[in-house]
Amino acid sequence: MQCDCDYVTKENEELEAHYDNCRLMWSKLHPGKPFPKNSDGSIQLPNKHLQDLDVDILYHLGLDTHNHDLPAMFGDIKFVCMGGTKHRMREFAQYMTEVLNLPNKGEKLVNLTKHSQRYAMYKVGPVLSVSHGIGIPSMTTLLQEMIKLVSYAKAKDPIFFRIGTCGGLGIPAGSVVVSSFGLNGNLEKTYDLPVLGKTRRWPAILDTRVCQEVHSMASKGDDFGTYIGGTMGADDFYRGQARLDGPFCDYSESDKMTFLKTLTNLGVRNIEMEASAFSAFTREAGIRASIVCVTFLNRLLGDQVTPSKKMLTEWQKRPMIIVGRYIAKYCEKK
Ligand SMILES: O=P(O)(O)O[C@@H]1C[C@H](O)[C@@H](CO)O1
Ligand SMILES: O=c1cc[nH]c(=O)[nH]1
Repeated sequence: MQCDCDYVTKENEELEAHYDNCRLMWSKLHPGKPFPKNSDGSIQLPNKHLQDLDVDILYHLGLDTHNHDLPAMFGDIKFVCMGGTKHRMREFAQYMTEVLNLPNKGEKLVNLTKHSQRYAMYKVGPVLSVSHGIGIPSMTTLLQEMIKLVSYAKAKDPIFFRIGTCGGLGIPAGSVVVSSFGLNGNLEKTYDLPVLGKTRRWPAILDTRVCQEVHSMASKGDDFGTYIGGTMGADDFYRGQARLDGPFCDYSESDKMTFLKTLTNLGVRNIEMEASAFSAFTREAGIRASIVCVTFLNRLLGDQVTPSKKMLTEWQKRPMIIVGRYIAKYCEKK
């Protein structure tokens, strides 16, 4: 069986015999290097089984490759921006129509996934803004369909963002954190998933250059700080994030503080619920990606999210401002 990603097979014969494990092998041979794309910059999907499908149904998006002309609908996408809530992602789409001065500025936006009634997705110019719900399983379901979507659409070199909220470690509430790596709840820089009864692990690596470029979008005039740091993607909001205020808790405040300080010493600046998987899956797909979150509290000072709704709504705009500047700068250059 031939692997269709030419230059991998040319480099190492062993890989030809391992089409199924091609990406795994690539990551072992070239740690930290993303898997290659097609020569036109579109995403190569490594799953050979997809070739046997007449139609691929992107079930949670309510789209498919037969009834929808995906290249016509999404071929011009450059940025896929994901975040937890439908409201935030509609607001981000609206904000980007203004930032990019798009013709549909001020118009009511259409939710492109309304048939699935699961997530919400808006397209504004080169930006797709889509909600992913809470936690890794909800996010990865959406993320994998988004990866297939941009591949089928033949979108060129898309960059994926997660625009989120989080708890901060040792920085003021309302700060923005651009993630430099993902970490799981066991303090490992991997995303772990049971597959066929065995736990598999993928490195939770993010593109360093995009991280630095996004961080450089912070301005001295901002009324908030923007930091770079590692991000723990916890599988739970309460015990999984060392909180003392869930319905269950059998550890002490001092255990909690020891854990949070260990995280801080590992270079972790914030805790949310998606970073490890988001980093790992975008990397596996060879997609440049960045995670930009606003902190709702300093976890070294407490567990409850106490700021007013008005304040939290205002703070949620901060990652949008940073990512909006990055996208605007990119579009300006083109
Ligand atoms: O993007 P969001 O605000 O959903 O990110 C964090 C992580 C969880 O999804 C959620 C927990 O409140 O917020
Ligand atoms: O502490 C927090 C705040 C927001 N989201 C999280 O996952 N954790």
